[in-house]
Amino acid sequence: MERLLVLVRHGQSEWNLKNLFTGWKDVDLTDKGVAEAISAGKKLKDEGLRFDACYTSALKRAQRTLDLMLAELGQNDLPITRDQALNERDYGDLVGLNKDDAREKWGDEQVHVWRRSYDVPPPGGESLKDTAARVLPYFKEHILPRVLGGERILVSAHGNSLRALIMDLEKMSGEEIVKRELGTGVPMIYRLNEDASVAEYRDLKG
Ligand SMILES: O=C(O)[C@H](O)COP(=O)(O)O
Repeated sequence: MERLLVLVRHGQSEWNLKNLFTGWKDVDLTDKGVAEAISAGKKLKDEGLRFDACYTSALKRAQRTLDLMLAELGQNDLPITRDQALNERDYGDLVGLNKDDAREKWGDEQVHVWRRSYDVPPPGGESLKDTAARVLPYFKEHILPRVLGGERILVSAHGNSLRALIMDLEKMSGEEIVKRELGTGVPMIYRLNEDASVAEYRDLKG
């Protein structure tokens, strides 16, 4: 049995390009983001991968990335479940601010703590720990049982919602996972054992 789970962070968004804190703001992909999503789909196809079902967030940058990948795979007819449990971490009061302006205002260290600490939330927003507290129950109830049952599942989501998943899959600590940077449009391929531990991992960079 294959137990295949592929995770992809959406392609570059308009606010990634402008260097703005995005969170739950529903911005679209840039042209580069579209190209990254198409390229991710091509890579999956070149690997000979096929899927049985897909999951994505309630945000269009992840949904569009998924649609573009499925078009490349020739699998537009797959069932897609969209759920806000897979949304990006809510950046609270920082949403819409430029990341460099924020560093000038609050200092490098404070902004780094908000972006890359495990359990310190930005003002009015979610920490990665808070994000994991909504992502993981959803994953364990809806996605993981299907993977363990032999369905091949593709997930298109966000930097921080995927960090929460990876932390759980790879049994990493909060301190370890915040150091992991996820590239836009880079497929991360997991094959799991019966007990949900990772049998094999590789990503399709470059
Ligand atoms: O929401 C955002 O601004 C980004 O998608 C992720 O931001 P980060 O790199 O600050 O976690």
